[in-house]
Amino acid sequence: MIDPLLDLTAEVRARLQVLPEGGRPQLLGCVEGFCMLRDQAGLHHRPAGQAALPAGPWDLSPLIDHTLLKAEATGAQVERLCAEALKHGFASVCINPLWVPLASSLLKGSAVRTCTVVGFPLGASSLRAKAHEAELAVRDGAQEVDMVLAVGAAKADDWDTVRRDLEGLRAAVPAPTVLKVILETCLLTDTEKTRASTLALEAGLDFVKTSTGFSTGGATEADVALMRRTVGTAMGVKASGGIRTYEGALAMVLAGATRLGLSASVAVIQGGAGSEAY
Ligand SMILES: O=C[C@H](O)COP(=O)(O)O
Repeated sequence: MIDPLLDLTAEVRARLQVLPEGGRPQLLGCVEGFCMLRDQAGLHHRPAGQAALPAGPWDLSPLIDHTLLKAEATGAQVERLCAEALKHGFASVCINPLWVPLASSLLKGSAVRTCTVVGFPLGASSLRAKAHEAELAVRDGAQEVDMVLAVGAAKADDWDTVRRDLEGLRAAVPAPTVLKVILETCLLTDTEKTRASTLALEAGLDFVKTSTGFSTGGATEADVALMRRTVGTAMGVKASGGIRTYEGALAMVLAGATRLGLSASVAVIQGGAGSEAY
């Protein structure tokens, strides 16, 4: 079971008890009026809101899915992605299914998880193909699966298909595999975002996620806040797509995101403008 406030497994929570020597203070999540911080004194809560928090910059590394999902990604780039994730203590690397065996072998024995995507980026594969793709990815070593919502079904008000898709994926990759659904928020109305988030909660998924990064329009604070209000503390919320700056990433966390999907992770944690996005 995932910690509702922080999306932390017990194993990750234990790892987070001690901040590494010289490590920067970390902001781990802000949900229902409280933020969880990690500093030299350990893990503790503070009231939410930037004004109530000690001044940053915070290290956001433990929240980041270090992401490379481009068609032209090579094995050498995946190797570099994994090395960066290990160096900076990111939550996971997020790669296409082709690269799962390579990433999971490089990350074996570390706290960095292997995350992949299913039905990506359109969400329009058959429900059976999505479920099977997820199953195979887990067999290959994936610990986290980010599926894309059946967006067209949602737009057509065919919520039964959306529900069957979510339930089918959950059945195909039960816990402890972490299962996220990408809503592709830029294509949905607020009513549709709320409905999809509610169905994901009912189907037992672990996270709702904003965007693939492939449609026009990525994560917004308003969408993250809406998704967080909808799922409460029962699920994680992952903000992804178009986050290129530290300030942008921090805004997502303050709005309720407990995971960040970034291809510009290294530049973002170093406070740069994200020019080194994959
Ligand atoms: O799932 C995550 C996204 O693909 C990342 O999008 P980005 O390349 O805009 O950071």
